[in-house]
Parts: sequence; C-alpha cells; structure tokens
Amino acid sequence: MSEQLLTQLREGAQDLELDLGESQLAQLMEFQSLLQKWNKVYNLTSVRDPQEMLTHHLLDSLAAVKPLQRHLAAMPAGQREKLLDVGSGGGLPGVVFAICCPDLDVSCVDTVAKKAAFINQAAAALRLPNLHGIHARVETLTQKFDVVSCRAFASLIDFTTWSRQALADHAVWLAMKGKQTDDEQAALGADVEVFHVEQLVVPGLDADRCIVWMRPKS
Ligand SMILES: C[S@@+](CC[C@H](N)C(=O)[O-])C[C@H]1O[C@@H](n2cnc3c(N)ncnc32)[C@H](O)[C@@H]1O
Repeated sequence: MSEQLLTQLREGAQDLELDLGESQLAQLMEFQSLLQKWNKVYNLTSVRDPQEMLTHHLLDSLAAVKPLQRHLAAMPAGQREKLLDVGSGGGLPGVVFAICCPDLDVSCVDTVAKKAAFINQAAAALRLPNLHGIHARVETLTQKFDVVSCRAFASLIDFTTWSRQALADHAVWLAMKGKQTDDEQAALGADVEVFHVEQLVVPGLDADRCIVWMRPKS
C-alpha cells in the first residue's frame, strides 16, 4: 500500500475529527489490501482502483464513524454494545466500524457465503475479536442488536421491515444513503420514526451522503 494512500487516509481521518491511532490506520490500510487481494475470488466490490477504493469505500464508511460514536456515547452504560451491519458485502461499513470502535461488537450479515467467510478471514488477519461474519438472510436472525446499519443495501422500508426483529430494546437503525431520501422516507410505515437525517461530508468525494437515523414507533 502506497505512502500516498496512507497520508490521504490519515488526513481524511483528521478532517472527520476521528481520534485514530497508528495501529488503527494500519488496520484500515490492511483491510483495503485484503479487499483488493480477494476481490477477484470473492467478488466483493466493483471498485478496483486503489485510489477510488480509498475514497468511495474507506473514507465514505469513516464519515459515519463520528456520528456512530456520538450515538453510542449517549447510550446508557452497560454491557458492550452490539451492531449488526446488514448486507455488508466486503465489510462496508462493518469492518471500518469494528476497527474504529474496538469496544463495539460488530456482526456483518450477508446472504452470500463467501462474503461472510471473507469477514471472518478479515477478523483473523486484522486481529479483530469484535468482528464476526454471519452467513444468513437478515430476516432469519434471532439475535438482538443495539444499532442496525446498512450501506447500499435496500430501500428504507425493506431495510427496516427485514431487520426489525433484530432490534434490541431502545435500538436504532443507521442507514447510510447517497442521495435525497424523501420518497423513501414517505414510503415508511407509521411504525417507523425518522428522528434525524444527518448530512455527511466525505473527504475527497464530491457527493451527497447522509445517515437516516430511525427507530420503531411504539
Ligand atoms: C450492493 S451490496 C452492498 C455491500 C456493502 N454494504 C457496500 O456498501 O459495499 C448489497 C449486499 O446485500 C446482500 N443481501 C441482499 N439481500 C440480503 C438479505 N436479505 N440479508 C442479508 N444480506 C443481503 C447482498 O448479498 C450484497 O452483498
């Protein structure tokens, strides 16, 4: 991995006001190397160019870390919080969350077995005991999570409908979206509340990005 990409990653993390150590930056770089190395075998992403992978995948996922950390800090202190990343594919944003938030237990679920296997391989290679790959349809999961995230997965209504049973008490949905989501929000049922739409700025990427934060309405 080139020094130039590492410098860009470090500067991007600073722009995002992330407090990442050198070992976490190295893990992020190693994750990108794993994505590149295994992409041909596992078909993890259509993005092949390392520079594009850095901006469109790593920095894009990193842009959601500070908002996630803010949400976690506001949760009542207790046992280690659990996050489920739905349709995680090659681990975006799940693996990035696991690297940046070592106290968060991250599970990445995908219907494609080799993608879930890649996550477990990455967990071992990056020495991340808080990262797990699950091969399943999200609709079939019985475990409960405090935050359920997705990126480039499905419409808001499909995402919330399919993953609702995986929400613990007081849990929230964190949907990373790339454009205006007014139509998708309007299509949500009365049992889902959008409580915040948070705009994101991705260093080096001139594109609309936001997080749609949602919770079930009781
Ligand atoms: C477009 S990819 C997005 C991958 C990754 N989140 C990203 O941002 O690059 C969507 C992923 O969702 C997975 N998927 C589709 N339906 C699913 C379901 N019901 N449960 C779990 N994963 C599913 C697919 O296998 C695919 O890997």
